[in-house]
Amino acid sequence: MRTIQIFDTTLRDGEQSPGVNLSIDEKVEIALQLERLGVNVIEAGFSAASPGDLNAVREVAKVVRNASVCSLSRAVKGDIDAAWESLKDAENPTLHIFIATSPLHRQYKLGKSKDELLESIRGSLSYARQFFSRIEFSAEDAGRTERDFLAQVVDCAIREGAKVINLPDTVGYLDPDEYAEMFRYIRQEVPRTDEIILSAHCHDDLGMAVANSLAAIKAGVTQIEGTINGIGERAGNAAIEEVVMAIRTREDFYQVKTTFRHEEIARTSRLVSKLTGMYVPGNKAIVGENAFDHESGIHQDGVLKHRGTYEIMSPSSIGKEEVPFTMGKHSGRHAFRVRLEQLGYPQSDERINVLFKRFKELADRKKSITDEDLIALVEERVHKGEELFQLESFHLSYGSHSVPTATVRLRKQGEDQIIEEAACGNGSIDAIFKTIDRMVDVDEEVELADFRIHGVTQGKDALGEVSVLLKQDQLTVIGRGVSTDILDASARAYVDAINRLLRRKKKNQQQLELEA
Ligand SMILES: CC(=O)SCCNC(=O)CCNC(=O)[C@H](O)C(C)(C)COP(=O)(O)OP(=O)(O)OC[C@H]1O[C@@H](n2cnc3c(N)ncnc32)[C@H](O)[C@@H]1OP(=O)(O)O
Ligand SMILES: CC(C)C(=O)C(=O)O
Ligand SMILES: [Mg+2]
Repeated sequence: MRTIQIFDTTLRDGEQSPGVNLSIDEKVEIALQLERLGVNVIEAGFSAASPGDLNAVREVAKVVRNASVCSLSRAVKGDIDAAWESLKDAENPTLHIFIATSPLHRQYKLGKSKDELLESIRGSLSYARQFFSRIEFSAEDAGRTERDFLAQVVDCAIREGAKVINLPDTVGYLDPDEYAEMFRYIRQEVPRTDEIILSAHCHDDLGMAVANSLAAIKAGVTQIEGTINGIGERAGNAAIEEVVMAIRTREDFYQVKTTFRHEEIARTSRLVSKLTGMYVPGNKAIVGENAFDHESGIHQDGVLKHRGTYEIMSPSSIGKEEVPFTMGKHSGRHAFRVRLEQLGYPQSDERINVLFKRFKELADRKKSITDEDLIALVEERVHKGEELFQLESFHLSYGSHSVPTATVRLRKQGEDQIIEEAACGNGSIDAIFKTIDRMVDVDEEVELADFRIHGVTQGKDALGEVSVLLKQDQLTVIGRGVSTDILDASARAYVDAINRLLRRKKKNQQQLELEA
């Protein structure tokens, strides 16, 4: 099986992402993690770009032992000198010389004819050979270069001693079939391509960087270039973790391997994201927060029965901890029951049905349901006994110059009809409570002795819990209500307290009758 070399350019092409600027220490930290990840080449920077970049390449080369450290360089002496300055003490350095070969770049950017360009390649490579034994040559914008001229360029670079030939799709323009075809053509037309490493370097302008890299592997390349999290110029480079996991997961299809330590992927991704400030979207393949999560009930049920139903890789294969499913409005009973069990709240079938209904109501109002939400949901019910009244709905009307008025609908236990009442109050909550007082039969006036609100969970759509303390004669009861809406939580808490009060009164009455 062919082994594919991984050339990581997070610290060079990745750093070319607009707004990203890594300090020397940050580059060293990332380079050490890339070494742990098992990449074969670390392109640490472009030494001629600035004294800081030159120093960064030098510092990376000092500490990295198990990968070749590389600097980019234009096909000019000054850049090669700067690269040598930064890499002369490195154990196994790589010089990466590039020059653009496509008609557009030749004419407008470089102002060079084909012959002048070939002369630049010859001149720069022969100069660089005095210093470096390992040289990679890249034909920038190879993808838009005339195929026959590209063959001439590659032939020239091989003759001049390049050990690696890289043919980038610099502007992410090619389709996978075209890119693969380009490599097949070069392998067929240029002598000695089997003696060098043929490399692919793809950009994601049309979202095809990874597909193009994989197509290049099918066409016989032995090195893939890319960045962690796919960061880089414009839409970025091929995401190395995606290429490597595709090869691993579909080894049957690609028939190649790498020396990558997959279980370091998650940690590397987090480090690069943190130090570059480039946020990884939740749905990003392999390293996105949702990449191994399932929210919908049918998927959760499938995964609980057999992971393979909806997972083609395991989180542990990239060094990611297994996290419980996200619970939300698409979740189903199976996952709900299992999550409650995991949280230490096993429930009977009957109870699951009651709780699940309430869970769906809550999920309709809240993006995702946290474990604290679930516990709050269960505990609210766990502490409850018989419910004489259930809150169906309420409506409020208020404004800066009007008296708040509440309309409340309650369902009374054992009765089909819903009762409805309205009342005014000093504020919205007072209006709701006064309306409920009118609807329930508590004989005498009830005193609201305490009212508290506190957040149960976090975030903008957090659950809030309201607790109310009611007093009547010698009786004191506490009612609780949990909701994403404080008025709703207040109404629920008040109804809960009233139910408790009525239960206590009933119990006391039964006790008196027994004693009599
Ligand atoms: C596809 C890629 O990712 S290529 C790498 C891109 N990365 C970078 O450019 C980051 C680092 N770059 C830099 O810091 C600066 O551009 C430097 C230091 C390299 C050069 O800066 P300056 O001397 O001010 O030149 P500037 O960047 O404005 O223009 C580039 C010059 O290099 C020439 N050039 C571009 N590529 C090459 C090449 N591969 N070989 C030789 N000359 C080249 C251009 O034609 C232009 O030359 P001109 O001044 O004669 O017109
Ligand atoms: C310098 C080269 C390899 C490059 O980054 C590109 O062509 O995209
Ligand atoms: Mg590039």
